[in-house]
Amino acid sequence: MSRFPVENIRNFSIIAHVDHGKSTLADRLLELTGTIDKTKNNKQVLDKLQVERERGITVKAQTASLFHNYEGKQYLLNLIDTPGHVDFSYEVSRSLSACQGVLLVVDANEGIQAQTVANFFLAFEAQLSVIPVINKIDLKNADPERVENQIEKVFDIPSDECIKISAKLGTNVESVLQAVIERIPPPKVHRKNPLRALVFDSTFDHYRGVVANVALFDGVVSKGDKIVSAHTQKTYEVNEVGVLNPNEQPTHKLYAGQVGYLIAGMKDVTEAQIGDTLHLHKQPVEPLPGFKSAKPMVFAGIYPVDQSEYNNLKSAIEKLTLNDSSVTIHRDSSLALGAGWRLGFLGLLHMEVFNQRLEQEYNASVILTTPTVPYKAVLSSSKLIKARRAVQKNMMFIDQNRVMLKYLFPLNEIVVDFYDSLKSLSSGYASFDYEDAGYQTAELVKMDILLNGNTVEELVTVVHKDKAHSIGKAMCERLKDCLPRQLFEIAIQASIGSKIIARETVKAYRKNVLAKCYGGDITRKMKLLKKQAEGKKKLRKIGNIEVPKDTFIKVLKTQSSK
Ligand SMILES: Nc1nc2c(ncn2[C@@H]2O[C@H](COP(=O)(O)OP(=O)(O)OP(=O)(O)O)[C@@H](O)[C@H]2O)c(=O)[nH]1
Repeated sequence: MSRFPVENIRNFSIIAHVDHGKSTLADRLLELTGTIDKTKNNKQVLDKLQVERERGITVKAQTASLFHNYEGKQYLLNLIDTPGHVDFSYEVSRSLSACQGVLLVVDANEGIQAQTVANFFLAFEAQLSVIPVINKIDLKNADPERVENQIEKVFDIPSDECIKISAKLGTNVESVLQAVIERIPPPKVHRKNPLRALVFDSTFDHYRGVVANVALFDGVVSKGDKIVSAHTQKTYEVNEVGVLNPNEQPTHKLYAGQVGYLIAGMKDVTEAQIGDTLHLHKQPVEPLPGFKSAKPMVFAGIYPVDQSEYNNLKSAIEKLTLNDSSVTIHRDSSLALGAGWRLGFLGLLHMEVFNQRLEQEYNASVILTTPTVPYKAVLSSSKLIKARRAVQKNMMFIDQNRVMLKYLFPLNEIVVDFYDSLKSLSSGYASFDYEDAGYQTAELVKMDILLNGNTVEELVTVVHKDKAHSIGKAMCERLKDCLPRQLFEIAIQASIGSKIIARETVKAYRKNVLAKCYGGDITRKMKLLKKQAEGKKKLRKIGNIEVPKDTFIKVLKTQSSK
């Protein structure tokens, strides 16, 4: 790594609105620099998580070091691909702390969208160089000139600075590499100073413990060095350092200005805080500013399906929150569900992805309770907006066809399905982003859902007084559809205090798993009964009523669409 003096290093992120082509551009840059072989199968190579592959979205920022020869000099380009969806913007802001510049990718057909604006300002505030890249020029409806004008108008970047490419076909992607080298400054660092490394991300590896992603602001770190965490003051020996290329490649040393990974025998997830500064033993340094903690928007209770799984789930949640530090955790307990936690997420997609990662990466099965919110803001389409108690704050025309509207919304009106409704009402054209606008007074009531008179804690919700009736009715109807019929009649009721505002009834039914076994082999009967008993583990008992765990999520989803 000593081959790369600071002036031959460029650290940059790719930022954009969701689906504008960041990961595809990253693929082409990896191919062009020979980091990966050029094959037709390279599709979003940096999206390594199963959840990312299944959903086709990036949820985790990923780093890759590229080696590139330009005008006779060998350069080290550290690229960080970031997520585009608003729920993961915390990943973007952290990634930018390791960079001096960004590629701001804009779709040549869709033009500037909400997260384009939000991500631009993150980069602008961090005083990074911004290179606008207009992508998908191969599309039939592409209009790169219109997008250039938008970029000039909204971001004040001269249109001749835009690079027009097709990441899919690879058209003009070399100009992007050239611009990275010529327009992004090298990092301002000092190799002669004592080590100062920022932990900007970390993951937990079952065998090796914590793997920290570090950006070196000063000094050098080598395998075998004794380092100290400024946060915990604990000392460790460095077992491995290296670069991500895009997979881990040990290098023995990392120098100031470089970005890579470091393993130092941290076995406990509390030891490697994202935002921590690492320095050499007996050479303390002023810690780097670290990161503002993320502000959760949606809170939900999380409980093991079976209390005997509590400790396993605890360890799974700790390891996953190490990798996703925007989730906040507080211990919680419920009479009905036992011991668990109250987690804070940045949005509902974030909550779903976290739940899916727990299941896929840690084999954990959980009950998630109804999400609840504090309060929050932004965007368009008047009918939709009036129905959601919004107040307009600002309006700006981006060009003849596009307008940016700012609204103040109660957060609980937008958190679940506002995005979907907005997309369908605007035929996919509108996009939105939000930021916290603080708490405000409102006429809210607590609504209970009862099954044969027993409150279902997971479904207790705070709703606006004017919407209580319609939401209560919808939840009762949905519960009726989701609840399996049981041996007795079930009354489903919504109530505010002692006042019942909606009711549905599920008729009695008897399920006999042995019905088809006429006499015969006892082992077969035992097998069926055992299977039934296992199925019941996934059920939650309220009074004597058995409720499948996904019922809560199904019911909750309708709740907000009313
Ligand atoms: N026609 C065309 N399609 C493209 C181009 N670049 C990307 N796409 C397609 O656009 C879609 C989104 O691309 P991604 O690279 O996953 O976008 P992204 O910005 O990384 O998405 P997120 O990480 O989820 O925000 C994929 O279906 C790509 O194949 C392009 O230059 N032309």
